[in-house]
Amino acid sequence: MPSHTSSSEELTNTARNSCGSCCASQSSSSAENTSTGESNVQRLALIIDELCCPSEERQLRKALDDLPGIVEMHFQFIDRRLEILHNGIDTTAVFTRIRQAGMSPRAERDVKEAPEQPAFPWLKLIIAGGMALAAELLGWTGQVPEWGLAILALAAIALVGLDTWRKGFIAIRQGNLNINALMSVAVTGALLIGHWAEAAMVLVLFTVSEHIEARSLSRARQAIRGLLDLAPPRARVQQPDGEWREIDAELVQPGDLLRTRAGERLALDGEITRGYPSLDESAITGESLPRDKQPGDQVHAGSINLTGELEYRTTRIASDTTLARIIHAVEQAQARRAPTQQLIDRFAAIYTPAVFVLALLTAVGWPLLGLGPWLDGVYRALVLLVIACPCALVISTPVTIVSGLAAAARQGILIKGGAFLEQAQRLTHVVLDKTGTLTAGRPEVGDWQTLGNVSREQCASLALSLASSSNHPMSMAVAAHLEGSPLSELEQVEERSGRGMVGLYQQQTLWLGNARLAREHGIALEKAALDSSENQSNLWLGRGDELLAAFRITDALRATSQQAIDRLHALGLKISILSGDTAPRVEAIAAELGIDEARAELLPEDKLDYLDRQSRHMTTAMVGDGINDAPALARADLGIAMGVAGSDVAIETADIALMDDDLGKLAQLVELSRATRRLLLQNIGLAIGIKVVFLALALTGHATLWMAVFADMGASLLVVGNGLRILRHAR
Ligand SMILES: Nc1ncnc2c1ncn2[C@@H]1O[C@H](COP(=O)(O)OP(=O)(O)OP(=O)(O)O)[C@@H](O)[C@H]1O
Ligand SMILES: [Zn+2]
Repeated sequence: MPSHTSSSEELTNTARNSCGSCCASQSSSSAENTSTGESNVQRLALIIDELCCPSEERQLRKALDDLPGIVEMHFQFIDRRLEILHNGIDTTAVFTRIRQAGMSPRAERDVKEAPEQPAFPWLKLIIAGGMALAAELLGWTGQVPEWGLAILALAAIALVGLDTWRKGFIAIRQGNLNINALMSVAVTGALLIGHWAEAAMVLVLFTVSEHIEARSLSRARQAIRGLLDLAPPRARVQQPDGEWREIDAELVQPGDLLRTRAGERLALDGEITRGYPSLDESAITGESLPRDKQPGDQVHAGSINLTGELEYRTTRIASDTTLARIIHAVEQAQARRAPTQQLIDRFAAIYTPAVFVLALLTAVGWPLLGLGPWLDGVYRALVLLVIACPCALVISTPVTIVSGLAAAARQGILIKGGAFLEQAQRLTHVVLDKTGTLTAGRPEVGDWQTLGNVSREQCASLALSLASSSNHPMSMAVAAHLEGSPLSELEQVEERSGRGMVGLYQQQTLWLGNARLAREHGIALEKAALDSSENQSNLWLGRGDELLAAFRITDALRATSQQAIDRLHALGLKISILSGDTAPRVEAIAAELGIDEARAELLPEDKLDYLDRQSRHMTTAMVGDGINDAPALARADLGIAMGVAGSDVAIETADIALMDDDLGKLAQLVELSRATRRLLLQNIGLAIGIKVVFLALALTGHATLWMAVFADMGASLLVVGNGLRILRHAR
């Protein structure tokens, strides 16, 4: 096995093993899993090759439901993976029950070590296929007695079909109409009415196409695994004796010093201690232009060091890197079904029994209604049975959506569930936060002046004392500018959200904030010397109702904002800007960028009200940095955080996270979501279309059994291949 594969698997393992606690808390927050406690939930991951449709899911749920200790079960059809969250179960019992249901479970651990799929018995299939074909041809010549044909066909079936047959009858016994069940009934029926050759042919074709389908699915799987190959499994770490040695990335502790040569990928997240490298961070951000870094800068696992040697100090363990979180989130996303998928699953649950009943009616009704001999009716019924399998339809949706999620992740867009990918396509309105979203979010004090009769030195000291107890970017800008001034003794310093800072100084109220805060202290700023103008924001320092100083604060627009807005407009979206800042500044930005609507001087709760009103008649996305505006992101139909690489909170709270702060990714997201939508509809159309055609052909007696098998599997392959096309959207 090539080393990069094993590395990726190690990474998956660590990502999975280490996330026990975070998954438990994550699932407990989602509506469907309210019962999950935070306490020691364990996970058992199984690979079950037969797991392909919701019908198997139902079968397994029935088989396992009453086992004590199970908290919940997640089914991932593409991975053929069943994940059981539990607080202590009898693993042997799980295996036995799954086997009794006719399926073959393997622990995920074991699968990782063994090759993905057992070697395929091509030789057997070719021989069986030859015998089936021979039976068919000899049947035409009419030279061979019936029993000769029967022997050929039965031998072929014995060679390749017994497994399907066995599984089929186990499923039927449990009242489960899965594809094996349908095929087994169809083949048995064909044998009973003497269609020997066809019965054999159906089983041979079915086995071949099952195999091809499995291969296409494993391509979809690979697309996601491909993400994992991005962090090397080993890292060069400085030992206590000063030596450098390569060790497993998993063993590296935060605080260790790592060295990476030119051309190598970084194994962990950390902070540069030596070197001025140029890094390709595309694994994280999807942005392939190299970034220049310097000591003190953050670096991420998966980035490629393009120049010179680089040393960095790790800040996280391997399973906790941004890359590991991305991968984990994509895996989790698969388990949450998109609405379309749920709809299809529900449809499939009705479709199969309905066609089954139609087949029964045809078999019985045909001769009764005098439409033809009864054998004719039975044959048509058997063809219907084959058509009753909804596999193509059922598999097409998850393949398309997972491909979409993987394509997005490769572009640095982390989508936390298929539902959000679908939602993005419905967007009509994008609401942007100003600070940190449209602007760079690093405000600076341009200049400042005193307005009252308090000395400049004292004003500086008072402003610094207020500003330094806040994390708000505006306050931090003031604090940075005034650094070095002596601090004054303040009491009861507190932050007023959407306004600024307030404290007590020598029994008088001292405040530093925006015009709203000034107004609340009885100051009409119209008359003030320093008016807020278009290109800057102002912060005011006051004592009681006396204005002491004004700070002019600038926060440059991001270079990428204009282009991003234009692209969003080209996609037909309405764009609004929400801000707590003053109207002139916000309106100037809106005018400059061509934004449709500007809302200024909003308090945090005003922003929430605004979003509530919007989502009544539009599908609204709120875009912010994910830290200061987490409540707004949660309130919008779609909460999008940007620039989140390295910020766990933001990755966790948003529905969609953009790894870097390029707003252009918004347009990319909407385009990808629309493309996914188109493919989904195409696939559903294809799958249903083929079924309808064959339903008609079967009823009118134009379809043979093996044609139906061909069509069924052809449809599956077509939709899987079609779904995978979305991956081309990623580089
Ligand atoms: N701690 C603070 N220190 C100084 N000024 C503050 C503080 N908190 C709020 N303000 C003032 O209130 C305004 C609105 O603040 P708020 O935090 O609601 O919005 P924001 O996130 O800074 O800006 P935007 O809404 O444009 O993204 C700021 O522009 C600033 O003038
Ligand atoms: Zn199926």
